[in-house]
Amino acid sequence: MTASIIDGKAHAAGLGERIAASVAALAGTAGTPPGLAVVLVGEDPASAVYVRNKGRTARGVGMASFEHVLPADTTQDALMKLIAELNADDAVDGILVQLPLPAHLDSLAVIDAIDPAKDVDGLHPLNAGRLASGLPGLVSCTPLGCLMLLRATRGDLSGLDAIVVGRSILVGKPVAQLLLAENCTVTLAHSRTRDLARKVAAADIVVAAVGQPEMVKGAWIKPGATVIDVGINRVERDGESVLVGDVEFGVASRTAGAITPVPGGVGPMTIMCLIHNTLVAAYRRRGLSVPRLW
Ligand SMILES: Nc1nc(=O)c2c([nH]1)NC[C@@H]1CN(c3ccc(C(=O)N[C@@H](CCC(=O)O)C(=O)O)cc3)C=[N+]21
Repeated sequence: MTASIIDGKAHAAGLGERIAASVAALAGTAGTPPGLAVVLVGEDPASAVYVRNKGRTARGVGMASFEHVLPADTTQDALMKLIAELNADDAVDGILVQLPLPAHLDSLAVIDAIDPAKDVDGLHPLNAGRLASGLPGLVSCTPLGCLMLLRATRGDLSGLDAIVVGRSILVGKPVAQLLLAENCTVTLAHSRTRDLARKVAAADIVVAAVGQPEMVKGAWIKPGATVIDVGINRVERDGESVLVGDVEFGVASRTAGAITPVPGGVGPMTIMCLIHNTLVAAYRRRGLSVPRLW
């Protein structure tokens, strides 16, 4: 069996078109377009690329984009002051602080200071708690993108056995919560998990988010399983720098039913989910009911 390749770029583009239509509708009724503020501290070139990409995608669907690039030696007080200003600014519906922050800054305190109604990254403890409690809130972008791809590929997920490899706050834990809410039976595996190969081999859905190149072996994958690869690892191969995921793609794609590539899988969905969350925040902040776009 050869897996079908889940085209994250195409899914993101389709979602982007539906978002653009809702942005236009909102601007028509409420006057102002949704606004996304992205905050970058320091000049890490990879982060600068992502921040520009986010701004470009926001403008592409008709949103306002506010980019704040602060020097690497920015103080905690200065950053907290900017967050307070963005919280108070009515033109800003979504706030994203690009992580990781330089080591001298307390990122938990920064995330805690963001108005939960504008926390389009879904990282504020209130939004994490809402997800765990099954209440409506804002869901982290990468986990939401994984869920959208799974629903588009498998339809109803009820009763399926899912394994999430990696328990990070950013991805693993929220993905597990989302799959549980979809009535999957969820195994949340991590670095201390025993006999990972056997557990992966029992799963209908595999979400790999460990940040280690090709750590999940292709031979472990159950025939017909759906594989979502969250990893983006830059490695040297035959003297060239290439991107690989957390799954051994070449082997896995011979057994899986469907699999996401890296690049072109989860990554493009992450950015479009940020834009999606900004739209959701904008509708809620205007007291309007949120259109369902996926
Ligand atoms: N507060 C916060 N929220 C984030 O969501 C966040 C963050 N900080 N810090 C950095 C990471 C990284 N991230 C990516 C988003 C899209 C791609 C993406 O679109 N990747 C492309 C190609 C990447 C390439 O070619 O280098 C792909 O997979 O096809 C990658 C990485 C969001 N992050």
